[in-house]
Amino acid sequence: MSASDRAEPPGERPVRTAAVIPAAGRGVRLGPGAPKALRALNGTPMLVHAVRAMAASRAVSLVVVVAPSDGAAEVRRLLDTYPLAGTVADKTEVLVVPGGETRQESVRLGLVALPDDITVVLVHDAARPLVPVDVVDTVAAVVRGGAPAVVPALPLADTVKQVEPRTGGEPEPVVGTPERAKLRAVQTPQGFDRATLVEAHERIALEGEGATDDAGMVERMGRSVVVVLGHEEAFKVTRPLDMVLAEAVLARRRANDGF
Ligand SMILES: Nc1ccn([C@@H]2O[C@H](COP(=O)(O)OP(=O)(O)OP(=O)(O)O)[C@@H](O)[C@H]2O)c(=O)n1
Ligand SMILES: C[C@](O)(CO)[C@H](O)COP(=O)(O)O
Repeated sequence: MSASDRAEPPGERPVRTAAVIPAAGRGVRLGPGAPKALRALNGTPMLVHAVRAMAASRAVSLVVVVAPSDGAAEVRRLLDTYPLAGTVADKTEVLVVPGGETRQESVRLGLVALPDDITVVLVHDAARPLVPVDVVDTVAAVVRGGAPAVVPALPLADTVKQVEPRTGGEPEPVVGTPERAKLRAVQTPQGFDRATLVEAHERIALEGEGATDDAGMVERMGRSVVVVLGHEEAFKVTRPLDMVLAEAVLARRRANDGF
């Protein structure tokens, strides 16, 4: 057990936290090139930034990277090349496993690789490389405090319309305007009691229904999910402009604190 792990009453299982990083996506919306997680931000692959972000948290003692299915060996070599920068990173072990066809399947394969003593799991997109450590710590702490599922999220800046989707640029009829004050834009890492997340993946896979985030599966089981405050810098690199924003955030960090 690492020094960061919570002291438990005698006879109770210690809490040990792992981060699963799904990194097996192609990055189609980013445009042609290497798989998204391997593209460089400020000269360092996006995935390395994401692993460092998880390893920077005292709570995280294991990171499982879910690599493109044909690229696990390359990802292993890459991670061995880049040291885990950060004061507490040397307590963190990093495993690499091959991913699947969908994000959901990649996360499931990451869960399968977890050792038995892991009790808390954070699931974090490689595509959110700049999440501040405070967000990681908060999510982990709220799960460790007893919440089965915790999601970082932000209030919306835009008004949202529900539409009847049309293809080919046709105007889309609006069917409603949800009350913005009650909406949140969801980020990662999402944190879970391990047993809850594993059960959610097993049940949703059996039902054959996809989900765009892990907490959504837990919600469908009728379990409690809570939101904590996310961070602007935990945005997802999805389209080309997001790369520009990520480089700008890194430049500002360098200027501010020599990161
Ligand atoms: N089969 C997949 C698909 C996605 N992901 C991961 O899930 C995260 C969120 O997915 P997204 O940002 O949508 O990435 P891509 O699927 O790569 O993007 P796109 O849809 O543009 O191809 C990313 O870290 C991505 O690598 C994954 O591990 N396995
Ligand atoms: C998990 C997620 O990042 C939460 O916002 C998001 O749902 C992933 O969606 P994507 O379409 O796979 O990028």
